[in-house]
This record gives sequence, structure tokens and C-alpha cells, in this order.
Amino acid sequence: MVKSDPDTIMEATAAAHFSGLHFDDEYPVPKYKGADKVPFVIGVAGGTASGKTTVCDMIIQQLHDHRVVLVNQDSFYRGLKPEEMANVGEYNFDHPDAFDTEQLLECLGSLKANQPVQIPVYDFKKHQRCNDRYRKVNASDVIIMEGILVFHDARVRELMNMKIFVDTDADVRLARRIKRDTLERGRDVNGVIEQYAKFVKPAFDDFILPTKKYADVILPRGGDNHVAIDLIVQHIRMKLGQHDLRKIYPNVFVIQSTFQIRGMHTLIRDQETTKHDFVFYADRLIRLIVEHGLGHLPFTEKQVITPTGSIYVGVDFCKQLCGVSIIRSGESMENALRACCKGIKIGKILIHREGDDGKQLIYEKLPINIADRHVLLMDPILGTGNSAVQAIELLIRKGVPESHIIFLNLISAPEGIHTVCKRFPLLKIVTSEIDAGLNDEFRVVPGMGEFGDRYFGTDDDGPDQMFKAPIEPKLQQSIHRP
Ligand SMILES: Nc1nc2c(ncn2[C@@H]2O[C@H](COP(=O)(O)OP(=O)(O)OP(=O)(O)O)[C@@H](O)[C@H]2O)c(=O)[nH]1
Ligand SMILES: O=P(O)(O)OC[C@H]1O[C@H](OP(=O)(O)OP(=O)(O)O)[C@H](O)[C@@H]1O
Ligand SMILES: O=c1cc[nH]c(=O)[nH]1
Repeated sequence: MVKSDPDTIMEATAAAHFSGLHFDDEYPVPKYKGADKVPFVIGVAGGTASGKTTVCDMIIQQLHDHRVVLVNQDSFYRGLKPEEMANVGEYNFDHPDAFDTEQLLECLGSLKANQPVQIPVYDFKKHQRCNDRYRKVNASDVIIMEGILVFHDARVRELMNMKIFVDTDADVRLARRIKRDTLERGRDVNGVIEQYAKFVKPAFDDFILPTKKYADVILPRGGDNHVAIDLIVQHIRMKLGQHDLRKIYPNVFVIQSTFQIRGMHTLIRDQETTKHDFVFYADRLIRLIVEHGLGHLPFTEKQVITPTGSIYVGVDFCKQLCGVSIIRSGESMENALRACCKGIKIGKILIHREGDDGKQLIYEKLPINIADRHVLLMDPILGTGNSAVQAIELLIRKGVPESHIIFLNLISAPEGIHTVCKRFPLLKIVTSEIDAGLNDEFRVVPGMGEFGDRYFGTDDDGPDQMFKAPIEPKLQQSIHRP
């Protein structure tokens, strides 16, 4: 796997496979029962101004549906002592000793153990840490550690699941460095060139270049290498597990994530979110899921004449359609379906929970001729899959072909996806996020708690704002009087 000089990531990847090894064979696949995911740690090293930051930004952008944090080795510069400050031109910022590696190790270790950390803030103009400022970094799915010397210390390397060395031509790097340091870091051209010749280049040859051999991927041309960055992101996604599920079951569709959608998920998952906001953002997400689900229905071609007298060749919506909600949480999805499909018929199924394993079907009222319709089955949570299996079995008993069922979820647990998809391989599942798994109480984690209770307001005994009986002014006075 160690390759001294592959020209492309393709070579590095191929080398890893031919040798029967993978970049991070030790990376533990997340266990689902109550276990936290172990963050995936990526190290990005390379010479000064090689484009490390650009590569990291591109990876973060492409992994938009995961929580990713970037930690810069620069944050761990020790900062100069007064005597070093007096002679700053002689200070070697490119030597491993310029960094507080013990502190870096501690922070990375905590993040890997899913704990939040306070990262120091370094001021390049003053060559000092801002002692009163820290950046709080929370545990995430992916941690990217970037810096010229992040592969130098073996203990730091050991915490990494994937190591990328950004390999950019030295002339290009020097040109970029001159531009950046004069424009952004308040230095003059002569000073930059002097520092480069005296410290930066020798340190690159002595300390940085020798760490290239530890890289799993050597990335030529930095951020310009889109093909390589796509492959890196695919690999990370595969290691994070979700990719696999969609590969195993081609009928599972996760709506395209954006920061907007992640933002709404953040709100509905936050235990501090009020009922009003929970309903508002859950409704917005549900609407997107419903629209996406409708996109999987069959269509027929339809031509219309536009006001310009031209022909537009379009499609006609599927007519033989109905919704079925699983009571009670599934009912929260009915409005979105009605808003999209005027006058749609909606049936209901009630499944009663007896203990945690078995569920009992106790009520159903379905549209007539359901066997001739495509069915949008609605339930915001897919946990173990027990409720879904019972509802789907009922629909099939009523004559609905399995391939005519589209199951709409807000969040799904991998266990539920396995259960439903193995049993009903022709049905489609449309969801907005696949979570880590189930805990010991069969609740989805990280999840959003009990959806029905949060949506319908049955989860607290706080005052009922909307329906509080108005108190007459006179009575109010007497209440406040001691
Ligand atoms: N003069 C001076 N140089 C510093 C100081 N702190 C860091 N450096 C330089 O900063 C460089 C490390 O940052 P780079 O790797 O170039 O920065 P980067 O933005 O991560 O680089 P790319 O993203 O790869 O473009 C080292 O080569 C140091 O010489 C400082 O306080 N004074
Ligand atoms: O996949 P499963 O493990 O079966 O779990 C999912 C079910 O749990 C929730 O309903 P719940 O029983 O909490 O009732 P509610 O809709 O009345 O809140 C949810 O709406 C699903 O119907
Ligand atoms: O996590 C879960 C599991 C089932 N039902 C919910 O509402 N939440």
C-alpha cells in the first residue's frame, strides 16, 4: 500500500486493492445497538501552499450530508516567546518543534472518542496564540486534520483512517506562498523569499517530503484533481456505511441532502426545539419527501400548447393513486400529500405496540379499489421495521402489488431498511436521512425521540398555550393579590 510516487490516485487505489489491503482495514464499522459511531479521521499533509485547504474544502462540500469538522495543525503553533519574538527572522516555523504536538494529540484523541474540544486560535500576523479565544469543535462523523507536518508524529498518524498527501509542484507552491503571505499575512516579498530559502524549503526536504511514504493516497495537482477527490469522497462514504445500504438495496432513495435540509434536521432532532418549531420544520421536510416520492410514480406522455402557440412535450401525473397513513405519526404526513395531490384518497392503518417486539394490527380503513392504485404508505419513522412489515403485508393481502407501494419516511434506521427491503425487494423506500441504528430500547439513534409525542404535543405536561381558558381581568387581580 505504501507507494513512493504514484502519479494518480487511481494507481494508489489500485495498489491498495491488488495487495488485498484497504486504506483502513482497522476502521471499525459502526455497531448499531446503542453504540456511537467512531469518527473517520482523515489526515491531509503536503508542502506549504500545496492546496491542502482547497482539497479539504472540496471534501467537506461533497460530504454535505455528513457532519465534518476541519482541524488545522496551524492552530497548534506554540507561539513565540519574547526572546524569539525579538529575533523572529531566525525562528523556524517549519520545524516539528514549532507545534505543540502533545496538545494536538490530546484534541484528536478526544474528538475520536466523540468528545467536544476547545482548539486554540493562532494569529499569523502576531506569531502568537490568541489566549482569550478558542474554537469549540464538536464530535463529528468525519474529522479532517490538515497541516504541513501532520504525518510527522507516529502517534498522530495512528489515529488516522486515511492519509492524503497533496503533491504540488514546488514552483507553483512558492508562487502561491509569495502571493498569500504578502496579501493575507502582512509580509513583504523579500522576507517571504528569504524565509522560504532559509527554513521552508529545507524543512520540506527534511521533514515533510519524508512523510509522503506514509500516505495512502498521493494527490497530484491538489484541488484541481477533481477525479481523485471524487474517488476519495466515494471511499469515505463507503466507510461511513450509508453508501452500502443504497448499494445493497437499489430501491432505497435518500433525498438529495443540502445544508438547508441538514439545518431542518438539526432543528427537529434538537431536544430543545419547541413543539411549534418541531411541527413547522417536520412539515417542511415531509413536503420534500412527499414530492420526491411522487417522482417515483409512473407517468404518461402529454403534449400541451403553450400561450406562444408552441407544443410542449411533457408528462401527465399518475391518476390511480392513494395514500395510506400508519396511525398516529403517519397522519402528520397527510397534509403534505393532500397539498400535492388535490382530493387524494387516504386510508389508515393502526398498529398497536404490545411490548417492543410484536405489533398487532387493530384497525384499517382503506380506499376501495386499492388493488388498482399506487400506494404512498406514510410513517415518519422506520425503526425495527415491525410496523411497516405489518402495514405492507396488509396492503399486499388487499391485492396491492408490492411494486406499487412507495414507503415514505423522515428518518430510517438501517435495521428497518434491512427488514423491509429483504422481505419486499420490489417496494421503494424514500427517506430523508438514514440514521446510525437502534438503541437497546429499539429507538432510532441519534433519532428525534418519539415523533408522535413531539408532533402532537403529548410529550410534556407544560401549559397548553393555545387552549388555555381566558381568565377574566377581575379574577386575574384576585389571583395575583396576596
Ligand atoms: N513568518 C511566519 N510564517 C509562519 C508563521 N506561522 C506559520 N508560518 C508558515 O505557515 C506555513 C504553514 O501553512 P501552509 O501549509 O502554507 O498553509 P495552508 O494554508 O494550510 O496551505 P495550503 O492550504 O496547502 O495552501 C509554514 O510553512 C510556516 O512557514 C508565522 O507566525 N510567521
Ligand atoms: O419500525 P418500528 O420499530 O415499528 O417503529 C416505528 C413506529 O414507531 C412509531 O410509532 P409509535 O408506535 O411510537 O406510535 P405513534 O405513531 O402513536 O407515536 C412510528 O411512527 C412507527 O409507526
Ligand atoms: O425512535 C423512534 C422509534 C420509533 N418511534 C419513534 O417515534 N421514534
